[in-house]
Amino acid sequence: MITILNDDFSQLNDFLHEKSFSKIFILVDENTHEYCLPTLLGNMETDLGFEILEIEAGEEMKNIQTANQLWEILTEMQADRKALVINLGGGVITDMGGFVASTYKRGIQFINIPTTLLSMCDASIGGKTGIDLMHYKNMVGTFAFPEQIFIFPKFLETLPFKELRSGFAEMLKHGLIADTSHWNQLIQIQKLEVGTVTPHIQTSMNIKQEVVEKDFHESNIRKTLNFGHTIGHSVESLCLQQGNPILHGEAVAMGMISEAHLAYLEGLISEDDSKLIIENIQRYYPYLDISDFKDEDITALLMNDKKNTDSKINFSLLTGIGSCTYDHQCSQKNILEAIHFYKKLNDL
Ligand SMILES: NC(=O)c1ccc[n+]([C@@H]2O[C@H](COP(=O)([O-])OP(=O)(O)OC[C@H]3O[C@@H](n4cnc5c(N)ncnc54)[C@H](O)[C@@H]3O)[C@@H](O)[C@H]2O)c1
Ligand SMILES: O=C(O)C(=O)C[C@@H](O)[C@H](O)[C@H](O)COP(=O)(O)O
Ligand SMILES: [Zn+2]
Repeated sequence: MITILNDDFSQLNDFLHEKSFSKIFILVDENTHEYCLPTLLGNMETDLGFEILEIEAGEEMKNIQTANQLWEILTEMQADRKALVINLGGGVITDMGGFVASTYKRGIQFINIPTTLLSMCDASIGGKTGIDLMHYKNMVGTFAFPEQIFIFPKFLETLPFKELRSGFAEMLKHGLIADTSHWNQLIQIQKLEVGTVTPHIQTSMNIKQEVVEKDFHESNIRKTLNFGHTIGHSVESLCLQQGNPILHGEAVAMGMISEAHLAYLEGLISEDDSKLIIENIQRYYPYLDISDFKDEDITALLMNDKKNTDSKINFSLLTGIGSCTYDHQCSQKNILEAIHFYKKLNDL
């Protein structure tokens, strides 16, 4: 269940009173510790004891070493099966905290309080938890629903612009795969800022939630939420491997451009639609220089995509603006052409 908190955290406090938790563990990173934790603690009313668990910020922390440290701390602090983990942060915190909670003592309860646009509209919803393995994205994880999701949009006021723009990519994705009018409304936005994106958060969340309700374990329609992620995750992983990480939404924006062109090459959308999609994404996202990335390095990563079956790459591709298919296998020639198309975009 998702609850939007306005100025008052009473629904969170009611939740904490109604359930008989033994103790609370609040997971933060250094930034959400500074910018979001004071608001949470100032509004949280509970007799339960709590501990703060802090990790460094960034995707590089979403790994087994951090998970191990958190499992050890929970053990040292004698967290029992009635303990509650509160994930206060962006997608790194909700993915990592959800993974740690859903595996510790075979699973303790957790709630998500997302603090980035990306985690409000996407990562905190749907119960995909996980960590990266080597540089491969989200390779180890669980499907585990948070008990509750509490959204406090005012947290966005301290979010850096690049992070806001990163989250906006997933909102555009939601419009493109499922809701033409959401896409049309989003592309009306001239200047990305908290005031212009906040009115669209609820619609974007609803799109994600509706898809997840139909297919929690990603057997079918949930794969559409991975549009832009097949190529996007490969590029994100390569950047991570090179010690030069990019933001998830930046990778998704790049991936959506490349995969929109791929959908055109595969005859799924018209050239006009693919151009319209690409031009609009380019309005918000600067060109990502992948000219040094070798085709074979990108395609090697594609071969490990989680959607693959029988050594075949299964793409989730648009069939129009507002509709998406999945398990679509493309010719190798078109895959390479879609990657080259992106590489050459800067020359046009
Ligand atoms: N599970 C899912 O369904 C799902 C969906 C989309 C993305 N993801 C994952 O989410 C991650 C990306 O999430 P993200 O973009 O939120 O990144 P993030 O968690 O790294 O947060 C981005 C940055 O903003 C800072 N920050 C967070 N809230 C802030 C605030 N209110 N004010 C100031 N600074 C703040 C963080 O400390 C961090 O530096 C990726 O690992 C991605 O794979 C998961
Ligand atoms: O919730 C989903 O399903 C998604 O695909 C949402 C994506 O935005 C998100 O990045 C997700 O983590 C990608 O899934 P993965 O299974 O490829 O890691
Ligand atoms: Zn994503």
